[in-house]
Amino acid sequence: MSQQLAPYKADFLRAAISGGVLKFGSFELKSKRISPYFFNAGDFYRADLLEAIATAYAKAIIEASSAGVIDFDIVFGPAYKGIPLATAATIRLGQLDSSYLSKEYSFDRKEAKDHGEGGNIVGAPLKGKRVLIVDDVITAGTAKREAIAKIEKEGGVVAGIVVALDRQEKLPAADGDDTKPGPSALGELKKEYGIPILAILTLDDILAGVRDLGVSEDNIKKTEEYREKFKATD
Ligand SMILES: O=P(O)(O)OC[C@H]1O[C@H](OP(=O)(O)OP(=O)(O)O)[C@H](O)[C@@H]1O
Ligand SMILES: O=C(O)c1cc(=O)[nH]c(=O)[nH]1
Repeated sequence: MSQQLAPYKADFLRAAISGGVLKFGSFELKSKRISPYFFNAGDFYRADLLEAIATAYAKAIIEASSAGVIDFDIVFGPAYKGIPLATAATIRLGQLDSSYLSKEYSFDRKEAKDHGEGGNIVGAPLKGKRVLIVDDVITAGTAKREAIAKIEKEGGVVAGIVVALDRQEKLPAADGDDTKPGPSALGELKKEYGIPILAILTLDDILAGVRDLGVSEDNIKKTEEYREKFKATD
């Protein structure tokens, strides 16, 4: 296990590997890139695994709040995989520190509901509130831009983003030529919106730690080659 990782991050990486959340093979991403590894947060479906990821988010959020990096009222989980993550993280925040018991949660629907309460936000109303987005992975930042637009449309103020994994990839090139160097999706979002973005783990953390956790040399090599091809310049 990598020596530099904070204990809660190392625990989280161990849970992701033992729970089969971090997979190796061939996966098409939202960005259309073909990746030899995939972090499927939908696989944190057992109580102990859900607790592990909720704990990691809550500790990252408490650490950043204590350092004055983030300040928020509502934890927001983008549909779909962000929903259980944000909900579980909100519960865990209150369990770990009672000063977080007044924090609220909210999430969006991918399609607006046209009956009952209607609309496309479920949970705490966002108007005038500082909203912290909790999501699984950042690759190209597309889903985060969509979530920011929805929150702002509801009158919320985005206070920051926390993801479980930063894949440290460059933005897809506008002309489709992915061979050119480019800035990171995370860095560009930070600059564009002036918000803090935290990641519990990065691809570098994973590659530094997985050898000790039984991942094969072949899978490590393919993932290192992918990192080389798509890594951001910053
Ligand atoms: O860096 P990004 O461009 O945001 O891409 C990564 C996102 O894409 C996927 O979500 P998706 O929109 O497919 O929704 P899901 O939660 O329903 O899987 C994934 O869960 C990440 O959140
Ligand atoms: O970029 C994506 O679509 C993506 C990557 C990943 O590792 N996990 C995931 O759920 N989505």
